[in-house]
Amino acid sequence: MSLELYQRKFIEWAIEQKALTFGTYTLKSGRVSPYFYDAAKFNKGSAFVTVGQFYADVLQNVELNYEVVFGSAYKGIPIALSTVNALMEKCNIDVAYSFNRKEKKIHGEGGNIVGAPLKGNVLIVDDVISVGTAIRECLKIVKENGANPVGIVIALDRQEKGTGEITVVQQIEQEYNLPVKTIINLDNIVQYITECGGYEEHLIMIEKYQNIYGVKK
Ligand SMILES: O=P(O)(O)OC[C@H]1O[C@H](OP(=O)(O)OP(=O)(O)O)[C@H](O)[C@@H]1O
Repeated sequence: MSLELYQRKFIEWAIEQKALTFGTYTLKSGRVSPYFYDAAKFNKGSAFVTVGQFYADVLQNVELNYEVVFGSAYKGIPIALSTVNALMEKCNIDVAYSFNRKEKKIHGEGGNIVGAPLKGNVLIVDDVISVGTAIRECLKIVKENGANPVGIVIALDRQEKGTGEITVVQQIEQEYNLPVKTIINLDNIVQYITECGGYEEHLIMIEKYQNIYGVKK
């Protein structure tokens, strides 16, 4: 499948911002990955505004009804803020945002949710799904608060294998009966760097990684 223009633009931009890098990285799961996506690199005004526009573009092409955009602590937080900002700027859609604290606050307003109350239909945003721990935790938080998750948008699907012969993202879609929309996936990155040339060693390492942690094609 060919790369859509917005996917090409996103990959180019993420590489330029050093959010998408190639090398040797140990992930939270303990897996040693030949590439890494770090949304924390979108750490200035222009990048903050731009990242949300990519999420809003994805949302413009799906039919989802939600009143709150929920970001998972920590890196999902600026993504949620940037996404609601872009929805307002680009589409004149005014939705609330909310995010969790990793540690519950027992003084002042208390609790572990900051921003709009988690109720009604909620869209979850995060940067990446690898083995799915963070997104499952997010779904648990949303449900425990009595809200209804209606979909998930992430920037990158690493296409890692779930418990069967499907990816973690596909497994989450099935288990929770929810759409998971992504800006790009690993196949898109491979296609882009193959076309660019100069990434031959990284492509070999990515193929090895996919043979271990990806699904059979
Ligand atoms: O699918 P997973 O294996 O859970 O990996 C992906 C998650 O891991 C990272 O966050 P992390 O949990 O490191 O927290 P942070 O946002 O505070 O950095 C990343 O931002 C995702 O949320």
